[in-house]
Amino acid sequence: GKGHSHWSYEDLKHWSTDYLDCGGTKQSPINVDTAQAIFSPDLRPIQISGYSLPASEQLKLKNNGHTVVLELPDSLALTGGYAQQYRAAQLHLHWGSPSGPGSEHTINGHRFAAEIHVVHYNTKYDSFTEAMVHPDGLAVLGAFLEVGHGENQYYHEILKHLFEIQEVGQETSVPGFNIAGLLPANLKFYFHYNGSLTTPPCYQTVKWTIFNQTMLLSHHQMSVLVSTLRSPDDEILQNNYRPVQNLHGRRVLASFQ
Ligand SMILES: NS(=O)(=O)c1c(F)c(F)c(SCCc2ccc(C(=O)O)cc2)c(F)c1NC1CCCCCCC1
Ligand SMILES: [Zn+2]
Repeated sequence: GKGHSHWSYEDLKHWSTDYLDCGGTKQSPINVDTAQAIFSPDLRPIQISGYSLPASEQLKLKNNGHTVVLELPDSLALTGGYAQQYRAAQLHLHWGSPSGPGSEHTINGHRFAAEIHVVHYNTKYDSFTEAMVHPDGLAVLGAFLEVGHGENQYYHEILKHLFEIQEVGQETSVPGFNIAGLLPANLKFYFHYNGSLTTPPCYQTVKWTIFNQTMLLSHHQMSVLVSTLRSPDDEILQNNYRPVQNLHGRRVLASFQ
């Protein structure tokens, strides 16, 4: 395609003219209406392995103009909660601005301050690019970020490098740490539904897991997140979230009551 960089969160209308799937009926993000979610006791706890990386492992952190991406080695595996095995590709964040929240998914119409996505691909496919065009190709773990009291030491491992990649295209190196610390301690309680990438090309190939437990960052950490990176038009990169999309009859499952 034309590459990712010419679209923006301002002109959302053009997404579906330039990228057919963006106008599909299984799009993400969505609002989760908890009263309509179906309790599914067969949904097992999400299990992850290999998420604790030694400091000797250097990870690439990049400002790609739309978010901050931390590239992950495929030694990180999603081993429970999904019928097939998935391996990590990257993680990135969505956020708002000093004047408003910026999570992509909402719960009962509530938008959280920010949201992390850990993107995985199904290991039955040879590569990420092959996996991302198949309906069971991708699995994204999502968690909401909110402002709490203390500093979050795991998010500090990423946030402390943002000033090094303020400009679009800049990248830096981050020593390995326990990536699991970026996700809730309790991986048992989550919502699950079939959706899409929330960015062009919007492929409808994502099995989404949205955790019920939120992550807490300090007020200063959240302000660093929403005020450091720049976008392609050299403005501050803010509100990098897609509006919620219609369910078109899709069911949202819940692993808890
Ligand atoms: N929520 S999400 O998972 O759909 C998502 C977004 F919402 C995103 F906004 C993004 S960033 C926008 C896409 C992009 C742009 C530039 C580059 C680059 O220069 O390397 C790479 C990607 C972004 F990277 C992702 N995740 C990507 C989807 C884009 C295509 C496949 C790459 C891995 C997953
Ligand atoms: Zn995302």
